Amino acid sequence: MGSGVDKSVLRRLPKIDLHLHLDGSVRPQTLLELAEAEGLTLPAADVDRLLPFMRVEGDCPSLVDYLSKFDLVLPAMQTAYSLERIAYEVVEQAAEHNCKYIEVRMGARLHLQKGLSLDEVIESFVTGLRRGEATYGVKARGIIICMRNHAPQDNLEVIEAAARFMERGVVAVDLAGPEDGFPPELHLEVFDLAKKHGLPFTIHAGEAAGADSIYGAVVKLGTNRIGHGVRLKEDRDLLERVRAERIPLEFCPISNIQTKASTNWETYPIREYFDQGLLITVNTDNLTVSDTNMTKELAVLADHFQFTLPEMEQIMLNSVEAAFLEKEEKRQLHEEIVKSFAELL
Ligand SMILES: O=c1[nH]cnc2c1ncn2[C@H]1C[C@H](O)[C@@H](CO)O1
Ligand SMILES: [Zn+2]
Repeated sequence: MGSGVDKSVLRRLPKIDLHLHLDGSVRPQTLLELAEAEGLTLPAADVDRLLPFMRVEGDCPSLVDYLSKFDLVLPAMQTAYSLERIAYEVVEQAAEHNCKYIEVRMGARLHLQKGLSLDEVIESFVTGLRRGEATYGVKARGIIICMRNHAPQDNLEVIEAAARFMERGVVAVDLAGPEDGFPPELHLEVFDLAKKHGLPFTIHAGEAAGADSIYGAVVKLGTNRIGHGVRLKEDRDLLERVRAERIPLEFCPISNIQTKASTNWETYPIREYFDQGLLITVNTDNLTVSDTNMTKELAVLADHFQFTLPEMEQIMLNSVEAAFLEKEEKRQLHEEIVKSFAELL
């Protein structure tokens, strides 16, 4: 199978990654150095032996199992230095795949273990993104995550902190973490507060739970975008609403198979949704945990779903439409994507 796309061109295509977790994208070498400097114990002392602990290897039974991979890196992400550095290096990794724009997300409350305040955590994160943008020319913005297994009261504080950074690199908020047993409605008040602040949001839904979770995110919370949304076809009326309202779906193909949002490529609905006119975007989720990058994600589109280069361009233009950017910034990004594709095709 294949779409006849010349693979060597994929790396050079201009790209946008809208769904990219900071803690899932830590370089193994960086983790080794941070652990050494901070006296933390790791299960291995070199990159090759550490990697299997940082990424999903082979079969991963579920999202919960996938999420257990984050336990290893979080102890090394508790200082201003580590957060700034890891954010910078995520931009660096995006530049290696010719990303023009990325939205990096992080769960601010996961980084309070050594005494940083929420504001210090977010400040370090956006400082790293800004330094990465200045060095590599990849426009980089931040999304602050509320965890669905945290108390709504705690998430209200996250929204307040995110709102204080709206002019300093934070463009939106999110809800992530274990989906089963934690429906979006638990955090209704949290996202009402985001609306009051004029902060747009995206909600992880339809990954480990079914269409009910997407219904909660879209109808009850009024989400601007859906993180994954793979299982949307379980509710045809909802799918039609998502299509009509042009609510973007942040697909992350390699991660979606690993977490069992779909059991295999044959049942993965990306081609079906794209052809039905849903606003599909393609993203990485977690560079290290999923062992991926934007070039690999596009290769999946070519190999398993026969996406052509013009269709990949459409996917990137969908991401421009979905981006949490101002109108004029989107216009410029759109122009840049069209121009770069024209030069390569
Ligand atoms: O794909 C995901 N679904 C739900 N939650 C996720 C996913 N990838 C990462 N997370 C969680 C685990 C991280 O610690 C947290 C913040 O990035 O977000
Ligand atoms: Zn995610």
